Amino acid sequence: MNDNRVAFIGAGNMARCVIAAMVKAGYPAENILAANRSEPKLTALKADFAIATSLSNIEAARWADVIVLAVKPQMMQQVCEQLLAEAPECQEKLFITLAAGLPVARYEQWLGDIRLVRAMPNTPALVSLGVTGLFPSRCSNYERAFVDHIFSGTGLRVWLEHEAQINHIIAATGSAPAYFFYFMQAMQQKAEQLGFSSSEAKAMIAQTALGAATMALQSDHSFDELRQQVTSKGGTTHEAISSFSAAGLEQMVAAAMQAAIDRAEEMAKTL
Ligand SMILES: NC(=O)C1=CN([C@@H]2O[C@H](COP(=O)(O)OP(=O)(O)OC[C@H]3O[C@@H](n4cnc5c(N)ncnc54)[C@H](OP(=O)(O)O)[C@@H]3O)[C@@H](O)[C@H]2O)C=CC1
Ligand SMILES: O=C(O)[C@@H]1CCC=N1
Repeated sequence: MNDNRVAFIGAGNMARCVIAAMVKAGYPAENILAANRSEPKLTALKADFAIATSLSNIEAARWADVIVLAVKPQMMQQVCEQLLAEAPECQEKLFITLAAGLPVARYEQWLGDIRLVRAMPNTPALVSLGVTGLFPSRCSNYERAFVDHIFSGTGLRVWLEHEAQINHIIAATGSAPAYFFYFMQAMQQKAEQLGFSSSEAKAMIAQTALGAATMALQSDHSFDELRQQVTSKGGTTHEAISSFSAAGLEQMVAAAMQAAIDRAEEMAKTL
């Protein structure tokens, strides 16, 4: 499976995370290429992972067996229409798109009846602790297995039965690293006000988050049970949790996740 040539079109944050995971998992660097409209990110990717690079999307698409579309959703129509116009043979290749919002039907408008997998990774793919949602359209079993293989280094893969679930996984995992970073940022600010240095506070809070997430993954206990274990009757944690609860944390989180879904649905209609 490592013989297939995989070209990323768009070499930004998410492409870097997936490329890093592929290389770490043993995918041959000579079979990975990144194309970008500007040079700096390509230079860094070449230096870090020894992959091939190009400033031409068309050259990249012609070279590849598998084309990974990794530009922002707002750029996607232009990129796809240029591919169809200048390299129509690409229609026969397998496409993977990382873009939020855009449904399969939109790619079919721009590229024809292509074989496509919508992938929704998240940035912890960079450290092989990501979650990637995957939804296939018109793919063979081999192609599905191949896509699973190239995302295997990113962490957990979740194959979805219905395309609408991609928007749900955006809310639950794709966007979610930012929720945790935001929460940790707020904790860091308060810890600094209490006198910890910025670096001490960051290390303490990230370690606590890592410990809590590791416990949750390794334990059969629910999140609720793990929380109860920390919460002594009449103690400090109870007061902190009551404060979150009084401020409506659960409703706030549900509303934020729904806002992410609503935005993905809006993008599907407007882009
Ligand atoms: N970031 C995340 O956590 C996640 C992102 N995604 C999806 O991944 C996709 C990429 O997002 P992300 O990596 O964050 O975005 P970035 O802005 O970091 O990367 C986009 C890249 O595309 C390049 N680009 C723009 N236009 C073109 C073009 N016409 N031809 C070639 N390259 C081009 C940009 O180049 P330049 O450097 O010149 O600007 C940039 O390097 C999006 O569709 C997003 O929805 C999905 C899951 C999670
Ligand atoms: O914010 C976004 O639109 C992308 C998709 C999921 C994470 N980042």
